[in-house]
Amino acid sequence: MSSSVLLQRSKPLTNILWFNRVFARPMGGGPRTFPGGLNKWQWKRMHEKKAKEKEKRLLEQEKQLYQARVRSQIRTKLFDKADPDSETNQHKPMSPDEHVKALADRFMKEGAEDLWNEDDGPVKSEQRPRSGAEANQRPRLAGAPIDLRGLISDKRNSVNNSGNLNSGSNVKTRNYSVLSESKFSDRSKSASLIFMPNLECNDGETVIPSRNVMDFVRRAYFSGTDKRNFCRNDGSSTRDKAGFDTGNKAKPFARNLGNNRENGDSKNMSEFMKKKCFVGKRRFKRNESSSSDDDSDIDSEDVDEKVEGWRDVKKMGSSASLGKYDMKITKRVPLKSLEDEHDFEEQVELIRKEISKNKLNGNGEKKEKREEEPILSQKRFDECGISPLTIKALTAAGYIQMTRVQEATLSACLEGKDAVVKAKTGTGKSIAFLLPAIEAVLKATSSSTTQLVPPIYVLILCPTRELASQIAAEAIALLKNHDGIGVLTLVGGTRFKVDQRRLESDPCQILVATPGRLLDHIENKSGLSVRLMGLKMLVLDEADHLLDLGFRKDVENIVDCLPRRRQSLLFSATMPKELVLKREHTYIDTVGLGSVETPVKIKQSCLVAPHELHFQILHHLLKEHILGTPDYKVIVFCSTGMVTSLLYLLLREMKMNVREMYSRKPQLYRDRISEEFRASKRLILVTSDVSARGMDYPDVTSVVQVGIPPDREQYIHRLGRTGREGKEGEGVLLLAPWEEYFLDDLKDLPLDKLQLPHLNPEIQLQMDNHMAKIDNNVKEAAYHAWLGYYNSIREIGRDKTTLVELANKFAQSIGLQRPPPLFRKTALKMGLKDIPGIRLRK
Ligand SMILES: Nc1ncnc2c1ncn2[C@@H]1O[C@H](COP(=O)(O)OP(=O)(O)OP(=O)(O)O)[C@@H](O)[C@H]1O
Repeated sequence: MSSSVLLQRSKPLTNILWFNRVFARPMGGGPRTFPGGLNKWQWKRMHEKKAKEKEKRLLEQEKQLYQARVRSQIRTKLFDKADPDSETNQHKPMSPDEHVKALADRFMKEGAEDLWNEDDGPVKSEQRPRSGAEANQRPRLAGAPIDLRGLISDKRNSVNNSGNLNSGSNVKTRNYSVLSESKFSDRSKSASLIFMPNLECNDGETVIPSRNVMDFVRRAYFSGTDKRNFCRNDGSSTRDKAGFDTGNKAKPFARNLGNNRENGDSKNMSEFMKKKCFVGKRRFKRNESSSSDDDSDIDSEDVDEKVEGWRDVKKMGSSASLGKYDMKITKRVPLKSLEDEHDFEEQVELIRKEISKNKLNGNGEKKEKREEEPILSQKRFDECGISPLTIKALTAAGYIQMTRVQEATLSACLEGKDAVVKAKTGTGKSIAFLLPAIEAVLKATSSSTTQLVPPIYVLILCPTRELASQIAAEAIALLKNHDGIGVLTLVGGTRFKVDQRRLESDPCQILVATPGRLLDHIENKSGLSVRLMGLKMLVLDEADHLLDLGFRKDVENIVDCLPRRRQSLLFSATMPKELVLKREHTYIDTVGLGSVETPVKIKQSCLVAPHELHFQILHHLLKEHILGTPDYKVIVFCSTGMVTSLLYLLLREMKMNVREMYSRKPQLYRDRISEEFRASKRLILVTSDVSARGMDYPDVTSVVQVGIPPDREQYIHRLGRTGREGKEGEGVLLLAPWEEYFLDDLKDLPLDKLQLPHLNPEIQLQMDNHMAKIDNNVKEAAYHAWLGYYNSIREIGRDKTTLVELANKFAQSIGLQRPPPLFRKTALKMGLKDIPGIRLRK
C-alpha cells in the first residue's frame, strides 16, 4: 500500500473542515481580524511581547532568589552567634533550611513545576529519621501548598526502604523507583519518563494516578514533615547538630537557579532558563519565524491556536514535561533498594541463561514441548470486551482467535495500566497494542465535549518509516467500520509542508510517527503540540530500540511535551533488564523465563569463514535455498547501507532476482520496494538494518546475516523476519573467524554450526568478473562504510592495526587495487590517522 493511501483516514469525515471552522479561516485568504480589532501582525507582536516579558519576569525572579540566598549566607556568617530564636531580630538570618522552604514556596506552587530541573537527584547519603514532634514544629509558609502533615505523619512510617509509600490502610504504591542516574543506564532514565507511578488499592481495582502520590509526597516534604526522605543531598552534605542535612538542602533549587558558582556550574542559569522555557520558547519561536517569507502561510488563526495552546501547556504540559514525578521523586529511592533490584536483575539473567542451557543440552522432552508451543491462544476476540465494530474488522481480516501475547496483554491494557510487553517476533504485538489504542480513542471521543482543537488521543512511535506505514495500515484496517477515527503517519523523507497540510486537513485521532519527524513538527508547528495535549495513550513499538542511544534524546523531548496523565505501553521482542525489572508498570513476558527468545520453528545456523569468501558463500547458500524452496523469499542483512548496495549490484550481475533497501534510498523508492517485497514471492531483498525490526513481510523463507550484527538484540530482530506467526523459517549467520566471539552472546540460542561448503572456482571467477564491472565509487563507499562499522564495534575497533589490515583485505576482495584514502579529519575522528595501511587524502 502506498504511503498516500496510508495517510487516508479509515473513514473520511464528511464535511468537517475542522481547521477552517475552529480557526474561522475565510476561504481564499484575505484580511482577518482578531479580538480587540487587531490585525494579524499586531496580534503576533502582542504575543511575542508577552513572551519576552514572561521570560524577563522569570529571570528577574531567579535573580532575586539568588541574591536572597547570597544574603542569607552572609547573614548566617555575620549572625552566627546571635540567638536564632529571637523573634525580635528584624534581620534574622535565613537559615539554609528556611531558604529551602522559601525556594520551595516559589518552586513547589501549583503551576511552577516547569521550573524544576532534572538534575534534582537521589538521596545519596544516609538519612536519619526525624521525629514527628520535630516535624510538627515547622511552621507552614504562607502561600505554601496545603499542609498535609496531619495526613502524612501517621503514615510516614510506612515509607519503606524501597521508596514505597503506604499512604493509607488499603493503598499501596506499585513503585515509583527509577534506577538512579549514577548507577543505571540512560535508557532506564528515558524509560522513567515514559511511565508514571500508579497507586493501586490492595483490592487491585482502584488505580489512583501517580500525580496524587507525588503531590502528596512533595507537599508533605515541604510542609516540613519528613524532609530527609525526599530531599537531595549531593553527597557532600553538612549536618546540623541534630544530624539533619543543612548545607546542601537548597542544592537542587540552587542548582536550578544557577547560583552554585562555587561548583563551577555557572552556565546553568541560562541552560535552566532555556530548558524550562523550552515549550514556551518553542511556541513563540514560531511566532517570530512566522513573519519570515518561509512561514508566510501560517495563519493568524493558527497563532490564536498557539496562544490557546500555550495556556494549555501551562496547565497540562508543564507537569508532563518535567519529571516532577519520575525524574525527581523516582531518583529519591534509597540506593540500597536499587542495588537489591540490580542484584535481582543479574540473578534472573543468570537463571534464564542456565535454564536455556539445560534445555539446549539434550533435554529432548522440553525441546519437543517448545516446538509444540502455539502462538494462538484459545481465547477469541469476541470474548474480550472490545468494540463489535473492531471485531467485525478482525473477522474480515481472518483474525478470530487471539495470539498469546494479545490475550496476555489486552485486559491490562484495557484497564489503563502502563505496561512493558516482551513477546517473540511475529507473534502479533502490533494488534496487541492497536486494539487498546482503538478502545482508548473510542472512550475518549465518547466522553469528550466539543473541543476547539481536535486532540490526538493515541501516539505510536516506532523507529523506521516503513514500520510506521505498516502499523498505520494495520490500524486503518482495524478501523474500517468505525466512522470518524483517523490515522495519520508522520515520517521523515516526505515534504514537511505536505505533512503540515495533512495535519491541518485531517483531524486524526491516532498518530503513527518516527521520533525525528514528530519532533520537527512539535518544534515547528505549535498546532500539533496542542493537539497532543489531549493524548491518552503513548505506545513505543520496538521500545528498547527507541530508548537506545540513537533515539533516546528525541523520544525524551517528545515525552516532555505529552500530558502526564496518559497510559504508556512499551512493546518489543527484546527488553533491557532495567526496563523489565522496574515495578512501576505491569511487565508481561510471553517469552517466559528460561525459554529461548527466538521462535522455535526457525532453524538457526552459523557459518564461520574468511571474510573475503562471504559473497561467494552467500551466493552458494542462496542458490541452494532457491533449489529447495520454489517459493523462496529471502532477506539478506548487511552491516551497512553501502555494503548493501555493493552486494545488491553483485547479485544482480549474477542474475539473481534481487532488490535493495537502505536508509539513503529515496523514500518513494523505499516504499515501492517494501510493497513489492511484501507482495512477491521468489525475490531476495538485500538490506541494511532499516528492515531489521518490526517489518512483517509475509512468508519470508530465509534470513541471511552477512557479518556480525550490532548486538544480540539486532540478531534476534533480523532473524525474526522469518518464521512469523508460528511458521517455519531458517536463518544463517555468516561470520569471519575474528567475529566468532559474537557467538558467545548467542550461546543460549539453538544455532547449529555449518561446515564450509564446497565452492565452485568457476563461480568465483564469474563473481570476480562481475565485481570488476561495478563502479569503483560504490566499492570505495563500501570500504569506508565497512571500516566505519567495524571501527564502531568495541571488540574489533580497539585493535586498530588489525582492523585496518582486515579492512584492506576486504578492499582487495571487492576488487580495489589499493585501499581508498580517507579524509584526514575522518581518519582522525576514527582514531586511524597514524595506523599503517591507512591512506589519507591529499
Ligand atoms: N490473532 C491473530 N491471528 C492470526 N494472525 C495474527 C493475529 N494477530 C496478528 N497476526 C498476524 O501475525 C503477523 C505478525 O504480527 P506483528 O507484525 O504484529 O508481529 P510482532 O510481534 O509485532 O513482530 P515483531 O517483533 O517482528 O515486530 C502479522 O501478519 C499479523 O497480521
